[in-house]
Amino acid sequence: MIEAQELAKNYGRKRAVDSVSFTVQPGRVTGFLGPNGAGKSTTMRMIVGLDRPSAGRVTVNGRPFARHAAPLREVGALLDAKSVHKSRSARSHLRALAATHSIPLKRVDEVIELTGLGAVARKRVGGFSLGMGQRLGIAAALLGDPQTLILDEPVNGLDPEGVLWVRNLARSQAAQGKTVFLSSHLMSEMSLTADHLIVIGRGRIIADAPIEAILNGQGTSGALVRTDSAVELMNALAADHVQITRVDEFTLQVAGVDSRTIAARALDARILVYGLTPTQQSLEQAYMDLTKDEVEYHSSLQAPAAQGAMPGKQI
Ligand SMILES: Nc1ncnc2c1ncn2[C@@H]1O[C@H](COP(=O)(O)OP(=O)(O)OP(=O)(O)O)[C@@H](O)[C@H]1O
Repeated sequence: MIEAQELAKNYGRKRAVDSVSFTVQPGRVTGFLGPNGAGKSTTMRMIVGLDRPSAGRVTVNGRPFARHAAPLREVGALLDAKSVHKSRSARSHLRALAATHSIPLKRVDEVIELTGLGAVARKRVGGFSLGMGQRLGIAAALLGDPQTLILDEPVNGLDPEGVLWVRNLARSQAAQGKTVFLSSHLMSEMSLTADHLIVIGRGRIIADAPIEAILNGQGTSGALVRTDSAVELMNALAADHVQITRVDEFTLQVAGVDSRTIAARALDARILVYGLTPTQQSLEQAYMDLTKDEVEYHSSLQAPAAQGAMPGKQI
């Protein structure tokens, strides 16, 4: 379990992490999401003692990381896959790490096998592709068979097979009761991997909830409605929390109210409805809505006018 209390980090006058408190529970995959510069890596570095907090504290399994007698056996972390001695082979890098914790060489071979590095284990790390480097970083994180795994952007540079492999690895570790904390920019990937999300923007936590709650908590339920009496139905549904967009003469996109309620209001008002398709916002859209005020770097290229809710579940 990872517990952060009022954790903060300033770089000069820049507040990179602004008094965040959260708990990462064992037995599930927790995704750490946020736009560029939100403070994900800084938070992760503080968890493993690579950055000293300006305020607050963070513990792993009840203690600050550095106070564990054998940290590699407690926490496996992939933070910067490039921080490896370039002239060493993958195998000797892992052997050197293993030696610091009296981890048997058999385990080095196991993690090489597990991460698919067998064919390149004796090659110089300097010649590795980004994806191979990520695999080596994950191999190092797994070496001590730790109770807690912290992986910063683990699918960065991996091919589709590698992405699937990371997803299965994260899920299987969580299923064994371990604490798994992953950061990613890929909402679609998180929706397939994580059970729980912590969303950060400009150093502050803006959501900390199960994925389903993040989707459902944004007023995302709604429906695409077909009727000959669009105006009358708009009047019948009018309420503060209901947003209605007229798609065409006969079609309304209604958000903030579920399809059963829409049908009941139409019935009360004696309005014929001949199409009612429940819609739910995609995780990507929920994430964009959550972070729209918290993005540090905006791109000038805007997507075409957002459709808002999309038919069906889009995660
Ligand atoms: N060593 C440092 N010195 C000064 N500023 C830093 C340092 N490290 C991070 N920052 C700043 O702190 C903020 C948070 O950065 P951080 O790398 O934690 O964000 P992130 O969410 O991991 O971003 P990304 O997804 O782009 O990696 C950013 O504004 C960044 O520029």
